[in-house]
Amino acid sequence: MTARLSLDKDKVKFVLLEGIHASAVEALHHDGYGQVVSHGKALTDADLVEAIADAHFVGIRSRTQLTAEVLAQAPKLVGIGCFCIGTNQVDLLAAARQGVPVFNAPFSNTRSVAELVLGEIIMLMRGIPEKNAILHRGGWVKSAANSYEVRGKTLGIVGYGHIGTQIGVLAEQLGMSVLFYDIETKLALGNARPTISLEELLASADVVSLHVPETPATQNMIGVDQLARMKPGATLINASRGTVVDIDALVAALESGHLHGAAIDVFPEEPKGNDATFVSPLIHFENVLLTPHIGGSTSEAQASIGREVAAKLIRYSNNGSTASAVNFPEVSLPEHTGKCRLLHIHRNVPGVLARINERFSRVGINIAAQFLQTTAEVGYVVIDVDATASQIALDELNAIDGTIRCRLLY
Ligand SMILES: NC(=O)C1=CN([C@@H]2O[C@H](COP(=O)(O)OP(=O)(O)OC[C@H]3O[C@@H](n4cnc5c(N)ncnc54)[C@H](O)[C@@H]3O)[C@@H](O)[C@H]2O)C=CC1
Ligand SMILES: O=C(O)CCC(=O)C(=O)O
Repeated sequence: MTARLSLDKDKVKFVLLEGIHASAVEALHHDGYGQVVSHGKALTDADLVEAIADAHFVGIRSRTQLTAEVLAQAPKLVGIGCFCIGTNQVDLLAAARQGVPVFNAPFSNTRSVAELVLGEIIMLMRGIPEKNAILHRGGWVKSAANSYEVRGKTLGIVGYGHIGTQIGVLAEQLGMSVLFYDIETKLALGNARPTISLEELLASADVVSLHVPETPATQNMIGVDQLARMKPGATLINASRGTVVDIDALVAALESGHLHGAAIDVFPEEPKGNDATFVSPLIHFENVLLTPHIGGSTSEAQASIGREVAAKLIRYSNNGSTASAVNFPEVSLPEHTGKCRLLHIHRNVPGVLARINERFSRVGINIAAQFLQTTAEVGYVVIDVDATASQIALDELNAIDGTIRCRLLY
């Protein structure tokens, strides 16, 4: 049997925002998807709504806010790709309720962030940001004051996940002792040691590096009290999310000289594109390394993320697999089996599967294969049937109470 897609590939529209790497476009084109619209920067408000109004797939990075309100105005949306690690910029529950799985690249830029942080630790401990600024002004201060080796110092990692563990391993190669704090029990790599509490870590570390996701619990996780607990002369690094650090509190800790320096890559408010102005009270401190949210911005990481997330969107579009979706029941499906495939996304209320099977049995549809997964909110059932039965099966599925979306794939 020839594969019959319910929607021709050249009618499927992908909208990619925020300068997503060309590797994603290449992968989509290579798979036969002709309609790929790319924008160089993040869009907001009416521009965003207009850009994605007729999109089947949307690709974003960290700056595009896909709120419930925005998503509700994208009725054709089938899937979302976050071409990054963080997915806090998407209302994941609203997307799931709309029947839209969200995919990301959970570790394609991990190494890039780890390398940046490692470099920053050395630069800050040596006081390089201030020395660099002095020379740029034509000055010359050759001094060992406030300049330290990292060897023998203690690095405290808050959030010991993919990035935190990589940094811990690399830092030990430089002779640092590594402490970490995480809300989950984690396997300690090398000689790293967990602390009982965040407070214990803050009081013991010479450098504190933050690698937690944006969640309600990490909002202003580092504020006045936490900064006060850090050792006098310690250094803070934040390459996680801007909301994790209370910037006013950080400014006060820098002004008082309590902190030796800081490196900040992420901010509570970030400019939407490269032509926008950056505003922050931190620009006045020469002992603060400021970077424009480029922890994961290396050629290697971006090319790899482009390929990885595009592959996940293509797989979902082509065969219905939701493996590694961050908000959706995960189903890993065999490739085309010569049958017709129907995707049924429904509210997870009791009895949906029974009703499907009862209806199919009543009209005499033989189910060749059936896959079901659920989350608390959403159920996802994939059914393979004979080609002759596909239209009746689609009608029966659409008639079931609780159906969010039903798609005949091929
Ligand atoms: N600056 C940049 O360009 C980039 C920033 N990121 C940010 O870094 C974050 C971390 O990335 P990964 O290490 O890949 O994530 P991950 O999910 O592998 O690790 C996060 C760790 O934080 C822990 N955690 C969560 N809430 C916590 C809390 N309240 N207190 C202590 N620990 C907590 C988790 O248990 C987990 O072990 C991402 O969520 C993203 O926001 C990621 C990539 C690039
Ligand atoms: O590169 C980006 O746009 C975002 C990187 C990031 O913060 C992430 O991967 O979570």
